[in-house]
Amino acid sequence: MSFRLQPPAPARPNRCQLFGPGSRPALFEKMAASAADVINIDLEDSVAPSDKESARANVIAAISGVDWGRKTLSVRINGLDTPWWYRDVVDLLEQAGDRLDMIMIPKVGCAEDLYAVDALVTAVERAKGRKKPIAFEVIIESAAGISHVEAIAAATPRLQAMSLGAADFAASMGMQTTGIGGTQENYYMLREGARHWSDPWHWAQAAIVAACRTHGILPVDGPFGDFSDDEGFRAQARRSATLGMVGKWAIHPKQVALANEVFTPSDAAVAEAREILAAMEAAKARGEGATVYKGRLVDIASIKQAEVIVKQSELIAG
Ligand SMILES: CC(C)(COP(=O)(O)OP(=O)(O)OC[C@H]1O[C@@H](n2cnc3c(N)ncnc32)[C@H](O)[C@@H]1OP(=O)(O)O)[C@@H](O)C(=O)NCCC(=O)NCCSC(=O)C[C@H](O)C(=O)O
Ligand SMILES: [Mg+2]
Repeated sequence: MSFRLQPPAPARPNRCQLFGPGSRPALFEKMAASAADVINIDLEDSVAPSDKESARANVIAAISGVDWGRKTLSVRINGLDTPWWYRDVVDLLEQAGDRLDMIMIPKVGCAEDLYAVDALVTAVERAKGRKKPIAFEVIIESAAGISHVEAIAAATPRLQAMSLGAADFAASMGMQTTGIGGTQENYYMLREGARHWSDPWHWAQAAIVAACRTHGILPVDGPFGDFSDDEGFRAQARRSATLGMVGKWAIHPKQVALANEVFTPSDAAVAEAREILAAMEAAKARGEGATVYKGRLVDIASIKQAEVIVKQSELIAG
C-alpha cells in the first residue's frame, strides 16, 4: 500500500441511473417517481439533432418544475465534438437553478476535455454566484477514453462518477457487434468442442474500476440494450458488482428494479460480513491477526472486505 491512502468515493447511493431523452418530457414525472438513485436526462444521443434546442428548454424547465425527491439529478450534455455542448453548459448553469446536481460529459477522450468543461463551468458559476458547485460524471466510450482513463479520473475534483458506454465503446474499438453490453456470440473459447463464452467488456470495466478507486470516484456500468432480457441484464450487472462497480444504467424503467436488486447487498451477504467482523474482533481480543470462519481463513484484509459490504448496505439504508 502506498503511503497515500485510497480516497473514499462519494457517499451516496448510485445503484441505478435511469435515462430518458430530453425530447420526451412526458417521461420526466415517471422518471422522478421511479426507484432509481440517479436520474440522467439526456441531451445527447437519444435526442435528434433537430430537437436539441427544444430538448434543452424542456430539461431546464423540468429541473425546477418536477419534484425529483432525494434523487441525484444529472443531465447528459452533448459531446465536445459537437456544436451544442457549450450552449448546454451555459444555459443549464445560468437557467436551471440549484436543483441540478451533476452534468454527464460523454465521449471523454483525455483529461483536457474535462479541463475545458471545468473552465467554462467555473466561469459561469462565478458570474452567476452559483452557491452549489456542479459535479461531473463522465462516460468512457472510446479507444482514447480507455487509453487515458487514469488521467481522466484524476482530472478534476468535480468528478464523482465514471461509466462505461458499451455502444460507443464498441464502435470506437471497431468491435464486430451491434449488441449494447452482455454476452457476445463470437467471443468464446473452445475446449473439447464446447464453447465457453468470455466477457469482452471485462478488461475495460476493470481499468475503469481501478482508475476510479485510485481517485475516489464511483465506477458505474453503462447500458444493457436488450431490455427484454432480464436474466442477461442480471448476469452483466452481477459481473460488474463483483468487479467493484456500484451500479448500472437503466435505459427502460423495467431495468431499475433489476439494478437495485443486484447492487443492494443481500441480507445474507450483510449478515456474513457482520459475522466476519465479529470473528475478527474476537481474534483481536485473543491477540490474533487471523482466524478461521466457516472453515476458511479470515484475517485483517477480511475486515476491509466485510466493511465494503456493510458500508454499502448502510449507505443504501440511509
Ligand atoms: C427504450 C425506449 C425508447 C422505450 O420507450 P417506450 O416505447 O415508450 O417504452 P414502453 O412502451 O415499453 O414503456 C412502458 C412504460 O414506461 C414508460 N417509460 C418508457 N421509457 C421510460 C423511461 N426512460 N423512464 C421512465 N418511464 C419510461 C412509458 O411511458 C410507459 O409508461 P405507461 O404508458 O405509463 O405505462 C425508452 O425507454 C427510452 O427512450 N429509453 C431511454 C433511452 C436513452 O435515454 N438512451 C440514452 C442512454 S443509452 C446510450 O446513450 C448509449 C451509451 O452512450 C453508449 O454509448 O453505450
Ligand atoms: Mg454513447
